[in-house]
Amino acid sequence: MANALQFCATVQAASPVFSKRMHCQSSWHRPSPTPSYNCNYNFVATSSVLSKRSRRSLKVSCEAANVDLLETNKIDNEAEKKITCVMKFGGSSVASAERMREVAELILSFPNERPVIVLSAMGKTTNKLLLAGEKAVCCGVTNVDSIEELGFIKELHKRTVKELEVDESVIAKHLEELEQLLKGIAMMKELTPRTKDYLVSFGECMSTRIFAAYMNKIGAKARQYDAFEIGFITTDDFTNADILEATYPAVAKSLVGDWTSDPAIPIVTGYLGKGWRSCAITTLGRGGSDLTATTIGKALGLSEIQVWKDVDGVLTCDPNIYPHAEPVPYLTFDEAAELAYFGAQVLHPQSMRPAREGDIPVRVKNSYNPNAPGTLITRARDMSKAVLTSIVLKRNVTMLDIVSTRMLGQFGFLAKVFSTFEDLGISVDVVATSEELDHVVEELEKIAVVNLLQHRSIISLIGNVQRSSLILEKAFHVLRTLGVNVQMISQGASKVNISLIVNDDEAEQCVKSLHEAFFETDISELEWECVSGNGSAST
Ligand SMILES: Nc1ncnc2c1ncn2[C@@H]1O[C@H](COP(=O)(O)OP(=O)(O)O)[C@@H](O)[C@H]1O
Ligand SMILES: N[C@@H](CC(=O)OP(=O)(O)O)C(=O)O
Repeated sequence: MANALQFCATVQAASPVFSKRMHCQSSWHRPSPTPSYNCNYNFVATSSVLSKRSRRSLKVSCEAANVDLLETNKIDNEAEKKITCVMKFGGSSVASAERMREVAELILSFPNERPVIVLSAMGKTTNKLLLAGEKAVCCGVTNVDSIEELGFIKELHKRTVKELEVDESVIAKHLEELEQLLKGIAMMKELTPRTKDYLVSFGECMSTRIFAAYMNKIGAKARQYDAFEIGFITTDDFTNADILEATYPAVAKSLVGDWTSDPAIPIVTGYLGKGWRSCAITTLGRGGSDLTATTIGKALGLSEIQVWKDVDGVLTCDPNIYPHAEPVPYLTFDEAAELAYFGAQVLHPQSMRPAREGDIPVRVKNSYNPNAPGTLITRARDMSKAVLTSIVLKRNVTMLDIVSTRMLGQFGFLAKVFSTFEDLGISVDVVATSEELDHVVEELEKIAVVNLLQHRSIISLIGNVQRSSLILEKAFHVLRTLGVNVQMISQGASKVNISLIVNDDEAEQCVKSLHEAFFETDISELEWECVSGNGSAST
């Protein structure tokens, strides 16, 4: 349908006017006149009906009737306007009724955006649900209702519903089912990954229902969606499922189809999907709502993906390790992906993939401080001045030192090493449990001398590896000053990351000192030190 044009007809005192205000989008329409005086009357016609000719004749009639005709503004047909962006709000952004109110206000403060909203579970609900599940395994059916975490979750959600003044019925069924599920777990004395995913899904299912009800209550038409019902199709890897390609067209069809027939702000559960074989609820790994948002961004071909956090964007390091961390204004998808993969909690490790594939900018913003510029993540950025972007620490990593006993040739040796990891389902660079590692060592000892070095940390230096000599020179100078011995160094294939392995107990101090050296020192000073031999080269 064509856009509607609004005309404001101000009727002079002597003329009878129409007191009623009406919107008619299909035809030029006048309501039956209700005589009164000195009133304004607004009426609307579609531009297709109101052609140039009819506009001219309307003008003439208005003049004859002593009526001022003013074209005031356009009222676009909502269904015709496309969804513009996706906004994801994490657990901390929707942790309470007050936070939900602020988020609603924030969404509505962008009148030109028509967003899809993705929400995580409220606050720490996911952790509490998992703890409740673990307690249910051994507490006995009759004790389920006294599990502390269940009480907490019930209280939090009921209080939120009450404070937002929405109907408790929006979550009543879910709270009842949650208790039933915990009783089932208690009965079976078992919590499988599949059940875990079903269990944690209650968090997002409830937060989105409450928020959608609240939006509707304040007059912003919204519609709640469970991701597993609208085409989020995943592998059946419970607790860490992967999004399958079929998701994109299915999600687009669902969301755009509903929007076109009856526009309402979609409020979608983050983190959840449906296993393609099992048809059971799956989750995308902790922090997976970021991935839900970028998947929607790509599926709908949106112009921007926004992820709203509780920090001023991606920071130069984890603020919990070093409070002087500063926001990074620009990042490339590669940098952000590497940062997330190496453990920066701020983004889900897989979340950059759909954004990069769809070439959709991702903006990381602070829902507590919306005016802060945040971080803009795009395909490319000006790297001419970039040295280091961010420092990421991954603790409690095990290092395997493998020396060939030369029973196999070099190729055969490496093939055997990697097939051992594959057979045991262990990804290199990811923390593995010691039990898994026992098997690895057992297998590898058939062909090598193996040393298992535990309690290590990976410090990843994300930045411009075109300047790796400068980065390394400075980093080694800092570490040497601290008396820290680097046990391994590797440069990521993506060329944005240099990783150093140090002992766990030295790692935090290393991050602080590296941060001071790279981010609290002028870049020209860094270069000068290297050129003049004032840095590690001279020490
Ligand atoms: N480099 C980093 N930049 C920003 N935040 C980081 C970084 N490393 C770790 N964090 C932590 O990540 C948190 C934000 O991620 P997360 O808890 O997943 O947010 P949300 O639940 O809002 O999605 C921050 O509060 C911060 O403590
Ligand atoms: N609620 C899930 C998914 C998620 O993305 O959460 P958050 O956005 O709060 O990190 C979790 O805690 O893992």
